[in-house]
Amino acid sequence: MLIIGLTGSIASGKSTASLYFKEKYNFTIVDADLIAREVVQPGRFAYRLIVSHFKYIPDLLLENGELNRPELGKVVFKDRRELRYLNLVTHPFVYLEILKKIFLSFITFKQLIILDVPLLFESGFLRFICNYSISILCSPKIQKERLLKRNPHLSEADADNRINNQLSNLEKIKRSDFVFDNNKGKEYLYQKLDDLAKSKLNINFLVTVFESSPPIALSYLLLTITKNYLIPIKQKNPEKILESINIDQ
Ligand SMILES: CC(C)(COP(=O)(O)OP(=O)(O)OC[C@H]1O[C@@H](n2cnc3c(N)ncnc32)[C@H](O)[C@@H]1O)[C@@H](O)C(=O)NCCC(=O)NCCS
Ligand SMILES: Nc1ncnc2c1ncn2[C@@H]1O[C@H](COP(=O)(O)OP(=O)(O)OP(=O)(O)O)[C@@H](O)[C@H]1O
Repeated sequence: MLIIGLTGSIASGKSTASLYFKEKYNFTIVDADLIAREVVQPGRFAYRLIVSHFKYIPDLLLENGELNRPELGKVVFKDRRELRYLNLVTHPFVYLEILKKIFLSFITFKQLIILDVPLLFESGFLRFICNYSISILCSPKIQKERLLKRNPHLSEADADNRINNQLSNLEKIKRSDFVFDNNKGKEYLYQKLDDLAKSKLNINFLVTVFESSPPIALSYLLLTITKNYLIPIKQKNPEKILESINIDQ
């Protein structure tokens, strides 16, 4: 089973890319943002920790008891200590759920899964198990425009706070096997995704069955982890790629 890590900065186009992969190629998508919403539903352990810690936020809860995510977001993205706390109480549950989904895909002979994880490179271990990592990026100007259009409740300062709390595009480029420029229209992105799917993500079912034998799968996984650990920087000229992404369109 191939494990592909798909990442990028906020509103850079990860969901757009993973939806395309799902609809066109029927790839299994593990969406970390979706899982992060599930683990903070009322009654869950992380929910209780969040409610007791952030009770000073006036509109922390909606009428139905769920977290008021935009309000919580406004607070944590402008206070790194509070963001660290939120990460601390949510990430173990998010990553456990991702691992469960990977295991489930493996035992059901899935040929390929895409991990759509915004914090793939910040998270530590997940990036090591990916056969390939892909970053979808766009220029800061387009990124902010798309973010404000998609989330109109955010002020410009809120948008900047969200953007500034993530690993820079340059660091993402360095760690990615493939970088996709998403400054142009969606059709342009889809074309690039098609090229990748045809050249690198085209797996034979018989190979999947062969690799699903536990000793072979384990050896393959260890090899992948070792390779990613020994060669964390994947791009020879990241500055040049960044420059081409940052050119105003
Ligand atoms: C702060 C919260 C409540 C804001 O919710 P909201 O619905 O407004 O945003 P949403 O969850 O859809 O996230 C949108 C984007 O924000 C960015 N983002 C989210 N969490 C983080 C974080 N902890 N650090 C940096 N960027 C983040 C990502 O690019 C993500 O795709 C929410 O993002 C959250 O609970 N974050 C902590 C859990 C987390 O790290 N999730 C990311 C996947 S592991
Ligand atoms: N090439 C494109 N042209 C125009 N609009 C785009 C393009 N790619 C994405 N968008 C739009 O930009 C917004 C952000 O895209 P998307 O939700 O895919 O980003 P994301 O990286 O998944 O965001 P997040 O980090 O918040 O999860 C969406 O409204 C999407 O429709």
